[in-house]
Amino acid sequence: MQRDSTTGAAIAFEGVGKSFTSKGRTVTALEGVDLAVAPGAITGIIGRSGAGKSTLLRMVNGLERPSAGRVTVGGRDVGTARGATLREIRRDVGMIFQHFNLLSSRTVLGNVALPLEIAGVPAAETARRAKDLVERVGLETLADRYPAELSGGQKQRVGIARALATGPKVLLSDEATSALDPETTQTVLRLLADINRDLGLTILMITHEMAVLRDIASHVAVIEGGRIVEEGATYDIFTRPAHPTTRSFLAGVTGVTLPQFIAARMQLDPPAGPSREVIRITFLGANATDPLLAEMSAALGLEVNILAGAIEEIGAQPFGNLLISVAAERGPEARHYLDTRGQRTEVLGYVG
Ligand SMILES: Nc1ncnc2c1ncn2[C@@H]1O[C@H](COP(=O)(O)OP(=O)(O)OP(=O)(O)O)[C@@H](O)[C@H]1O
Repeated sequence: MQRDSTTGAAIAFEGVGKSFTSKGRTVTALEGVDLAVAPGAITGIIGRSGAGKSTLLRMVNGLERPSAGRVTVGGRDVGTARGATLREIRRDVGMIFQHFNLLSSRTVLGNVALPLEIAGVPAAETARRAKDLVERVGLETLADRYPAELSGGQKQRVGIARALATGPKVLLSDEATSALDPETTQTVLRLLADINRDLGLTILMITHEMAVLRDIASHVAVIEGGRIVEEGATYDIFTRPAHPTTRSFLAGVTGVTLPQFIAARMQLDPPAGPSREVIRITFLGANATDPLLAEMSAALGLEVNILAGAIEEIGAQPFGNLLISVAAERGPEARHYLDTRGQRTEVLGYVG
């Protein structure tokens, strides 16, 4: 797609701010947001409720206009676009929603055909394209059903087909899998990944679930209080989160939990008397730790207890989480050893 002349991005936010004033009260929804969405990539924005995700997304198709800064799609300024220019930008930007937003009075085929009818595409071509899109999302046997006769996952497939009807270059996803069960979420995410790959579509998605981004996004931005607090490649964000908000989003998603008998006894400060320091090691590459722990044990003359561990994948890249304990007074030495060999360590607490 056409790229922004300054950043090379499919979508660019440059110093974007947005405030709302109602009943004499001003709410700042976004402040100083800079973000470049790479063409053909899947970029995820994660944040808690009220962080500003929807406001950010709605600026891309001109549903909101920035109070400060600039939002461009394919190099075109959305905030100042009007009339035909805005309509042209909107044709390039499809959107899918958490609650699907289908017309209950229209069949699957009728819902998918709607944007084409509105755009004045001739009836025969509309029928052909709608049928192709319904097949593309695997709903050919359900084309004549009404939304009330579909499952959530099937409804979202209709939403995706409808969003693709005008041949957009960008797809916006507003919590598209939040209303779906985990298994259906996976099938919808796979469909989005296929579409991204096959059509070279740029996808910008907002979510409050880190697992969704792990499974599909190549790039992640974390938003809090209207500001982007951290962004980067998904693998880096998952393996080296820098901001506390990112870490708290990751807490339930990555890695491993402590065995209950240890978690119950854990405290944040070392107790009086002998105790053990519990350390989380995030390691990159599936085979990285075994020799390293053995080497550390030999080099430092240190007894290492392995408490829990798991290896996960982001894209095709493995990374692991390992929970170990060492004698508390040897903790700093052990962490220094691991840190200097490129592993990320974090003290979780102490067990007396
Ligand atoms: N039209 C509006 N008028 C006034 N305040 C608004 C308006 N739209 C959003 N806000 C406020 O802006 C802030 C950001 O809202 P936004 O909907 O973008 O957050 P969000 O991260 O999408 O939240 P959620 O996950 O709950 O949808 C909130 O404080 C919200 O109350």
